[in-house]
Amino acid sequence: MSSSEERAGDAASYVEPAVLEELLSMRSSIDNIDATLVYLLAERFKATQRVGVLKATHQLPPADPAREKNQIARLKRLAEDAQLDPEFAEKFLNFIIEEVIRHHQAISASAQTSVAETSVQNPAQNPDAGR
Ligand SMILES: O=C(O)C(=O)C[C@]1(C(=O)O)C=C[C@@H](O)C=C1
Repeated sequence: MSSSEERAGDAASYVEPAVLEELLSMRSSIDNIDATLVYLLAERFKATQRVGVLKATHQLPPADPAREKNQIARLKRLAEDAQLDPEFAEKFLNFIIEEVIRHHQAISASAQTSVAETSVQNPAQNPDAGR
């Protein structure tokens, strides 16, 4: 199937040709925008993954509510300027942050497990082991 046929989807069977042409043109832009979103999210998660390791290594809590509050307020202002619904921007960011915090918690739990395993295998490295 060509990418044009894929983009036409169900509309191909019930939309007149001129309308279909415009729809396909808009869907081509949507494809590019969605691809960019995927790349942007991948880069964001790479950065937050590194933050997760840093936090686990230095015993910092997975969530930082003050940072979240400031970032959400900032993005709501940007959304307003860009004529994007600020409530939607807030929900979208909260959705992403929730996932990031889950990743941070998993990184922290696995770091604690490896510390515990190391101290069982080699109690001399952890004077508290076995107490
Ligand atoms: O900046 C951090 O400390 C992060 O862990 C990143 C992030 C975010 O995704 O923006 C996620 C969790 C925190 O509560 C705050 C912000």
